[in-house]
Amino acid sequence: MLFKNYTAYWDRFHTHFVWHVGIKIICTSLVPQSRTWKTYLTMMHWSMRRQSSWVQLAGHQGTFQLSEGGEVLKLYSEVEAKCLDCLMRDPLRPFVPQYHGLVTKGDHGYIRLEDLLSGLRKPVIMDCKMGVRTYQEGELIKARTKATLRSDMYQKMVEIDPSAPSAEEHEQRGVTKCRYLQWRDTNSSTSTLGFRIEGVMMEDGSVQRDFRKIRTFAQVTEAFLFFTRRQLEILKAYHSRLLALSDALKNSIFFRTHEVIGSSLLFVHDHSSKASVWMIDFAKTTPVPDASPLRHNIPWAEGSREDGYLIGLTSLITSLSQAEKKEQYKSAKIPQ
Ligand SMILES: O=P(O)(O)O[C@H]1[C@H](O)[C@@H](OP(=O)(O)O)[C@H](OP(=O)(O)O)[C@@H](OP(=O)(O)O)[C@H]1O
Ligand SMILES: Nc1ncnc2c1ncn2[C@@H]1O[C@H](COP(=O)(O)OP(=O)(O)O)[C@@H](O)[C@H]1O
Repeated sequence: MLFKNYTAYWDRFHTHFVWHVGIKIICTSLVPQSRTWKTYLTMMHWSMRRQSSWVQLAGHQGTFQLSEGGEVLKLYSEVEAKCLDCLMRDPLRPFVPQYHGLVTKGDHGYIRLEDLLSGLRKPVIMDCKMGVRTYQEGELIKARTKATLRSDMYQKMVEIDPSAPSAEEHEQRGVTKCRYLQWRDTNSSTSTLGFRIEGVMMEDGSVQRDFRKIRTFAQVTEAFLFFTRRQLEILKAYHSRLLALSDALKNSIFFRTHEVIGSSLLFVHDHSSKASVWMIDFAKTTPVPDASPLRHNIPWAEGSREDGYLIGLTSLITSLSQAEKKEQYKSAKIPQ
């Protein structure tokens, strides 16, 4: 790696070091035998050559194209396009990237979305996947009736925990998608806190995607403190944005009438302390009958279609306010 001068090198080294050691402490303090440090180093992405604002923290590779004029193009999905259409006429509109309709490029159709990173310098981003489950009820039924075995998902599972697949799954060298997604949910904070951190990118472009060991409020609070570099302004801005989102959700017909699965909240800030949170990814968000609106704040039981979105939002708000308090006490030097 070539650095133009020593200061730039030190800057990058310092930022990476503080962030990396922080995450290691969070992960290993609660799980002493954790292999997270090693995995983390492997997954770290030193994107030193990143030219544009575009970064994809989660999701499918090849789904997005960066378009000009502050827009990104996402591969067309009818389900997602329908949701975005509704959302543009809903109280949730200010919390969703603006949707500019469809476009065809070559053989593919795309949805045109506002680029949420446009205009930000060295953005810091966190993707939190919301809800107590990341599979649709239909996937569960499919797994039971017409099980398709996925060897790629079996491989991903074995790489993380060789003892996770059952004897039968080892023999078949495959697991159903639903089984894999359920395993991911129970091995993260999804099932318990109603969300999980999917990825974080710091201002130097380093990306961390392995947050499996983050399961408790205390760990999430620490993650927020690292992600924001303990800047009270930013913690407060995120907190009030989530409270505003919570209000908008209460008034949203879209939210009442949709099962929101696999959708994320994208936290974004930059050095100027501008901070915002956006709802993204509606590819697995589907309508429920008008007569049975969802509550989103109760545990899921099969058939209920409840997604636990508000359980996740409440967890995030609680963790953020704990992080704020910690920082306030620290700056006032009040013993906790
Ligand atoms: O994150 P890892 O553990 O790699 O697993 C991924 C995510 O769960 C994806 O969900 P998301 O897009 O919400 O990130 C899911 O796509 P779906 O959205 O289709 O469920 C992928 O399924 P496949 O695309 O079938 O591989 C699955 O392999
Ligand atoms: N409108 C947007 N502006 C900027 N970045 C985005 C936008 N939408 C998505 N991203 C980035 O792409 C990632 C994946 O997006 P997502 O919609 O979840 O894709 P997928 O449907 O493939 O899972 C997010 O984590 C985020 O980093």
